[in-house]
Amino acid sequence: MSRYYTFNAADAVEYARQFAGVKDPQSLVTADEIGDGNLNLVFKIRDTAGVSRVIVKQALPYVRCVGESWPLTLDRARIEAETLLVHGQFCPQHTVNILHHDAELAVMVQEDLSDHLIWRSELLKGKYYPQAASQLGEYLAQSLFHTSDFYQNAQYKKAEVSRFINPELCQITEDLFFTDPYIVHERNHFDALLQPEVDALRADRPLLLAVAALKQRFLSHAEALLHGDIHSGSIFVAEGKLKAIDAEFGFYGPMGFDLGTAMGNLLLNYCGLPGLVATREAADGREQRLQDLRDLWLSFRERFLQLAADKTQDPALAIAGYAEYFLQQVWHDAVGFCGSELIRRTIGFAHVADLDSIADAAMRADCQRHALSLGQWLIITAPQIDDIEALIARIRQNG
Ligand SMILES: Nc1ncnc2c1ncn2[C@@H]1O[C@H](COP(=O)(O)OP(=O)(O)O)[C@@H](O)[C@H]1O
Ligand SMILES: CSC[C@H]1O[C@H](OP(=O)(O)O)[C@H](O)[C@@H]1O
Repeated sequence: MSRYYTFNAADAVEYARQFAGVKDPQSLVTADEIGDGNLNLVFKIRDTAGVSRVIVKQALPYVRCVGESWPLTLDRARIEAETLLVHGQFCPQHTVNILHHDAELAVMVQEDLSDHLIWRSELLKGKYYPQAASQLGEYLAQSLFHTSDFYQNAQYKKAEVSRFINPELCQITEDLFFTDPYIVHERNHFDALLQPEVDALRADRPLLLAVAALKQRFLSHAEALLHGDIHSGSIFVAEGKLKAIDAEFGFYGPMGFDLGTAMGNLLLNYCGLPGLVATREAADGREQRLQDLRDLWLSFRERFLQLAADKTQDPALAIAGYAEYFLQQVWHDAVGFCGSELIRRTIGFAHVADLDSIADAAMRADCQRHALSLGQWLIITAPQIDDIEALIARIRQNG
């Protein structure tokens, strides 16, 4: 018999008193449910002075934004907590701290990041965090290198692959990224203005073949313990600081998926900026997003290569030049996955405010068309885009 029950605010306070590890537990008195993601409950626990002190996050046995008609495994809370604990071991400065978790109750207590802001909200306002993209590259390099075959003992890694088998959440990604947008499916939604572009996309055979190859890589390349959903809404920023949260889609997959998801969200903002802020600000913002893209990839690549030179354990993988060769494949994967993020966030199930919050319908449709055409182009030409400067040059040409 499971001990699981869905928490209310009082349960969340009581849980935090027992397990947050604060020195004055009785001073924790109220909880506000602040969840705005698609899946879970998130309680902010406050003390008698009204100061928010810790976060209690609990999975529901279904997808929150849909309801009980879409049941979903509670094991996602264990996967989230354990992924963040592993990533926190290798990159504590950029990973939210997990203070406690309980797999049966599908609950965890997290460090409260209320002194940070969600990166997507800041990008929507045109606020620039010049260090954020490099810090994200650092987080991805540390977490992906240290969970890969470069660093982990082969038998240990296989046990870890098994610990992080996450079939239900992976299936969501498999469907929402690589299948639904390319067929008629009830989960998709988009403005009727986009129907001609959507029809053309679904009839584009080279695109569908390239998407099939991306899906196959997602399904079968257990390269490292991914975050699995590292979009700008899963990242907290403050001046000079960055922390990743929300790793319930974690599993051993292709490294390029995490990089591509992060790059895709920078480009979704790039596409939306003309509809979000004034013309001059949009031009500056776009330059900043391209710089973010460059910083993200270059900081990831540089740190990964340094870690590979200093810490590769496997004697065959340590041969000079192999890490560079491997990263070239990661790069091509990342460009393709980036394109699939652009498309699925524009016409699939889960959209983003960078496009959908644009008030003017014609402008919104223009920005969405841009995201679709850029996504299509990235997926098809990924194998020919050799480096970050070539990518940036082509994005500029694309408008
Ligand atoms: N550690 C935290 N500190 C402060 N606020 C948080 C924290 N974790 C989540 N939140 C808030 O809760 C929201 C939803 O959290 P998230 O983990 O994205 O939920 P979901 O798993 O449902 O997507 C975030 O957008 C953020 O506003
Ligand atoms: C049915 S889950 C849809 C979508 O939601 C997740 O994002 P988040 O919970 O962080 O908002 C993830 O991107 C899934 O693809």
